[in-house]
Amino acid sequence: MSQPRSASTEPFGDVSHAIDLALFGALGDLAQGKLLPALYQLDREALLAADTRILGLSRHAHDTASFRQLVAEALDARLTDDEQDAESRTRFLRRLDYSPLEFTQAADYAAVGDWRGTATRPMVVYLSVGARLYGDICGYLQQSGSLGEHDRVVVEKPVGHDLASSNAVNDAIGEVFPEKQIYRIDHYLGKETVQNLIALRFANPLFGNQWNQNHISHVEITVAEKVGIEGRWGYFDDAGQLRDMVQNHLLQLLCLIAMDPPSNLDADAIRDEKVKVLKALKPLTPEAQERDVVRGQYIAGTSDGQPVPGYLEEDGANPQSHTETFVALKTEVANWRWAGVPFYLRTGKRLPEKLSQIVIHFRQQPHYIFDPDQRSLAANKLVIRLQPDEGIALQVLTKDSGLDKGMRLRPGPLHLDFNNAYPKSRIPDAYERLLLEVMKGRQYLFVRRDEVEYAWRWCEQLSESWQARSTPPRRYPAGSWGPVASIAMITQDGRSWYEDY
Ligand SMILES: NC(=O)C1=CN([C@@H]2O[C@H](COP(=O)(O)OP(=O)(O)OC[C@H]3O[C@@H](n4cnc5c(N)ncnc54)[C@H](OP(=O)(O)O)[C@@H]3O)[C@@H](O)[C@H]2O)C=CC1
Ligand SMILES: O=C1O[C@H](COP(=O)(O)O)[C@@H](O)[C@H](O)[C@H]1O
Repeated sequence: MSQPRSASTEPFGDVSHAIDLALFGALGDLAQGKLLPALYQLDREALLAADTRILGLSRHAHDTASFRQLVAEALDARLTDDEQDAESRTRFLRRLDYSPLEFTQAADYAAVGDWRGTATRPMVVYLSVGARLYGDICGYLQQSGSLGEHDRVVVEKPVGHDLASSNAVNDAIGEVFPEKQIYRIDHYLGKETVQNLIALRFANPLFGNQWNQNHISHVEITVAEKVGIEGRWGYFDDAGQLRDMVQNHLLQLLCLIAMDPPSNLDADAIRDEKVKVLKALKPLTPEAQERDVVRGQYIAGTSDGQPVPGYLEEDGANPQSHTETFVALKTEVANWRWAGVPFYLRTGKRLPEKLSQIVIHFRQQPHYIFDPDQRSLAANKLVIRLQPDEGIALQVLTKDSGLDKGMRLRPGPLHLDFNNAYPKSRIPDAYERLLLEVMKGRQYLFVRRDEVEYAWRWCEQLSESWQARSTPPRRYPAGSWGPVASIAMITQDGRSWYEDY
């Protein structure tokens, strides 16, 4: 590391200490749609120190006034009336500055140093740009002498396109920042119910004691998206649903469900356990891929009753593309706790609704004494709803009421709906929590380098064989639950996707 800024050696304090936040890619989709609104919310909740400043950086010719105007419009478009607060809005917009900067031009980086001036406060560098730029930005920031020894960098997913490129990107960031100062975002880890998985599993003996292959028959993880690719053809066609969603979000959810109890809540204690899960994922042999993996691509269909184009007809599309917009697969965590328990994962774009949910299917009792016709009902399910309508429901069996019903069983939920149970508390967006955790310096909701690498290693078994075989993905109409083969994949095991949406 070259000499850090002598004027910027103050460590981070708590959230009452002012920081500088340099936002690379400040005019992009993520920054305008999520990051700046999240920062506004933190300001409104009095979680930004009075002197904290934010510098927007991008190659476009704006100045601070026009940038503030753009952000004001982005806030208007995204916040509900209840969330708009004139005083907070004015205060937040005043924190913003803008500097045009071409990220690949070393000379431009003087602008960051000029902005920082003689400030001694630490800086968060947020890279809301494609991963191919991470190395350049970190390197040029360092060369320009704009970094202090405590500064932190936040990087977006996906880190790289495969294991080799991810290693190259991580090496380049690692040349400048030590691992303890690198915050790799997986925004699913910031979602309220995802964090509740940790509380649910490790604070409730009822579940903690049952959480293994003796009591659980199988697990489903569904992350369904109603949207298509939203004008992101260039990015998405190169990535596909495997790299965009499975390599990160779905595998992170799987890790949180499958990991052993960490010895404490420290970042490394949790991340050590997640890595063990990733290492224990069963290899996807060619036979397993044939039987247990389905990839699909949407064709024209409907969404909310309106016609929508197929993937190959989206703006900018290459009509020959074999990129998948849907993946369903079965895997297993080959260890003592989970041997023989299938984990069924599915995710896709242009499905009928936006829904992220995990269903834990418990085993039936060893001896059954009720109506033989109802035998298939007799197992508990724990449904963990991540979005929308965050909540947890435990499906239990009770006696059907009525004089003439005998001992008929009736399934029903013991339901915790977060919005109804805690009506006064707004559920914060994932990015609000993650940005706050960066400022507090807590890394447990961020992904360590080895997690990224093991996840790539496992996913590459699929991406490499798809590329080698060049067979097209299965088609599914927009507005359906994916290719019929994804239903057959689970029914071949005598099971079905949980459908009580
Ligand atoms: N958008 C989303 O919902 C999500 C995005 N991500 C990740 O977040 C990151 C940002 O994504 P997103 O906001 O969609 O991307 P965008 O392309 O919308 O935003 C990137 C911004 O950076 C600018 N930029 C790109 N290259 C340069 C350069 N060389 N010099 C100066 N400015 C440059 C772009 O300008 P220009 O427009 O001229 O190219 C654009 O304004 C990516 O890593 C993505 O994978 C992760 C999860 C969700
Ligand atoms: O990371 C990504 O996530 C979004 C889905 O996020 P959600 O919070 O709306 O569930 C996905 O649309 C996007 O393609 C992907 O890059």
